[in-house]
This record gives sequence, structure tokens and C-alpha cells, in this order.
Amino acid sequence: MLSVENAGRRVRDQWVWRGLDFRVTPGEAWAVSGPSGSGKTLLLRCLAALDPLDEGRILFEGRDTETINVPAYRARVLYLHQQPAFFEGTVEENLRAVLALAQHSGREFDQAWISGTLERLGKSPDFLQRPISALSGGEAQIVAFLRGLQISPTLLLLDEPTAALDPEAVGQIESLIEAWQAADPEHSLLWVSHDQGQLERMTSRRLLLGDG
Ligand SMILES: Nc1ncnc2c1ncn2[C@@H]1O[C@H](COP(=O)(O)OP(=O)(O)OP(=O)(O)O)[C@@H](O)[C@H]1O
Repeated sequence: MLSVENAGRRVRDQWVWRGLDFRVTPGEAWAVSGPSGSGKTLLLRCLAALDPLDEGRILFEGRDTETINVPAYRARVLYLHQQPAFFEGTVEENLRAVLALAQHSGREFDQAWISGTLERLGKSPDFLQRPISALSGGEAQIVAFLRGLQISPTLLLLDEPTAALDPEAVGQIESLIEAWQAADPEHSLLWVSHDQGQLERMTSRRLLLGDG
């Protein structure tokens, strides 16, 4: 699914990582670990086509991400981080807004999936009408996941999405991701987390970035 070949990234004339070579096959869940500053976020941003490499290449389903159609790529490869951004309005308005983008034309708001998922997480039906500004950090992260997962990505790039959440919210996000992974044998992820217990629960392969 994803092939990283001899990848390197410099910041201020110093290599953060170099000679990075690994392949993610469909269905795999990878932990990305390493000390602070070892370039974990930078790696996920490069994989999400948000930052360029300085050498090497990234292939997604055999195609070089340098030459790929970026909006179409981002519909398949979803980057989720600690502080999702929303516009003012309700949860439902924010979920629907994504579907109005050209690259998702033809995709309908899936009321049954959204309601069923919220019910499993213990959220009442009026959750969809809550203003974004009234959500807790954990609830906002649930909305960010619903917003992303409704467009059926294949690969999730998770950059400490639960780092600032209480244990109940962490459990809800983890169950959401488990259900997503179980729904399709192609669904794969890379997860940056400083929580070793979480990485042991949620991943089975490990990429360790060194210090410098
Ligand atoms: N946009 C940028 N401009 C300049 N330097 C950057 C940029 N992004 C990252 N860096 C630097 O690159 C290095 C790697 O940063 P990165 O955030 O990827 O590390 P990390 O392993 O995710 O760290 P942490 O575990 O603390 O989140 C750091 O030295 C950081 O200061």
C-alpha cells in the first residue's frame, strides 16, 4: 500500500532522518516511536503530502506521491492530529461541509452510519445539533474522526490524536479506530503516540526513529 524508499528530510541544513525505508502492507497497524524531536510529526506530514521530502520517494499503491493528485490522495490518506480545526456551526454542519468539496462529489451524508456510531459511543441523537464551541476536547476529537472516516480513507496517519484526552475519551477514540480497522482488511494506520500501552493495544509493527 505504502512504500517509503530511501527517504530523507532536512531542517535547517541538518538531517532529521535519512535513508528511511519501509513498506506498509494492507491491514497493518504501525507504531511510530522515537524521542522528542526525532521527526515523527515531520514523517507523518510528508506521508500526508503536507511537507516535501529532501530525498527519496513515497509510493502509494505504486504511484509516486510527488506526481499524484493531492485532493484525491487526501481522500484516501487521512492525517489526524491533536488539535482539529472546525468552523463555527453545529457538529452536523461541520460533517456535511466536507462532503461539499469537489473531490467528494457523489458522496452522501450517511445519517445511519453517523447515528449508529454516535450511539455506540454513548452520544445522544441531539449531539449532531450541538455547536462546535460547546464540545469538550474528547467530543471535538470524535467529530474530527467522524468527519474524516465518513469519506472512507484507506490509510490513517494518527499524530497523537488522544494525547490531551481523559481516559474515557481515549477509549472512545480507540474503539472508533478498532471498528474502522475491522470493517475492511485494507484499512491500515501509522500511529504516533508517547503512550506505550496505547501502541501495544492498537499496533503490531513498529518504526523507531533515532535521535538525530
Ligand atoms: N516547519 C518546521 N520548520 C522548522 N523546523 C521544524 C519544522 N517542523 C519540524 N521542525 C523541526 O524538526 C525536528 C523534528 O520535529 P517533529 O515535530 O517532527 O518531532 P517529533 O518527533 O514529532 O517530536 P515530539 O515527540 O516532541 O512531538 C525538530 O527539531 C523540529 O524543531
